[in-house]
Amino acid sequence: MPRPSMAELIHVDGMQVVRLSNAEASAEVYLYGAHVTSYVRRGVPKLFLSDLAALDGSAPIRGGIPVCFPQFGKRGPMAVQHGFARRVVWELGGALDAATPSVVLRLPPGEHADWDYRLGCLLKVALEVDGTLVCHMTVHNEESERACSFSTALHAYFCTPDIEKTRISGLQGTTYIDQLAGGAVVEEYPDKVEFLSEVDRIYSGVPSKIMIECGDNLVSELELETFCDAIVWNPHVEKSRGMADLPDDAWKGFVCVEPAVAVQPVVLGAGEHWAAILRIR
Ligand SMILES: O=P(O)(O)OC[C@H]1O[C@@H](O)[C@H](O)[C@@H](O)[C@@H]1O
Repeated sequence: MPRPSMAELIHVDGMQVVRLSNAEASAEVYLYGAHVTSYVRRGVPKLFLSDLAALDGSAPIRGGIPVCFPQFGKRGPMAVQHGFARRVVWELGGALDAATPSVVLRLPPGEHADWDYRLGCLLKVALEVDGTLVCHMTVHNEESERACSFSTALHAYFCTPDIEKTRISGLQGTTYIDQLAGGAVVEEYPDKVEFLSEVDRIYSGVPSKIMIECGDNLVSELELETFCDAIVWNPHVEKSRGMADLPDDAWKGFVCVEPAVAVQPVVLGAGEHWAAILRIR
């Protein structure tokens, strides 16, 4: 008998977590950060979560899919890296939908340093019938007169069996900003991105399909709508040593591929909406 579709709100060590599942897949979403911490399809865990991740709301969660909003990295007016959305508890934006199954989370209004715009943000997380994970992000400029700009990324950490055999395909012919070379702009010419040392790149003009492969196997596939950039990141040996919430050798087991709008910010006029979708399978 196939497992029935389900969406439920549970408490894990005092944190609110939504669990979604259907016959093909399951996912967990913390209300803290609207953060997908787990996605398993056909028995295969797709997202990396650090064994040292803070899961008590004291710091952004290392792994899963952090929501970087209203700023990716330092690309905006805020001093705080990746914006504030991954550091606040989001609200349920309606009843859980067990049939789909899905949950809608809403970024709560609040005061934040270096930010004085009213920008509404919703994240819908759903599982499709074939087990595909869908993250549907919408942003609404709630200002009555002012335009507002933002940058964003769904900072997904993908499990991979061996980073040294991992390749990202689909980016050939695009250009990237090399964050490790003072922002130099480089053309991507090999057909696959490799990880022989730290990689921290913002690719722009990316296609709608990006593949993560390990050896001859397809590990995960991303489908993007509206997101026109993608950050590819792996901290490798040295950077990992300096990260308190990541075991020293954990870098070998994940790669971040982060659908984004980061090179040019999105500018929304008063009252305007923006929407983007990431599908993972
Ligand atoms: O440690 P954080 O704030 O979660 O950021 C992790 C990484 O996130 C990536 O998106 C950035 O490109 C990297 O520069 C950064 O190191």
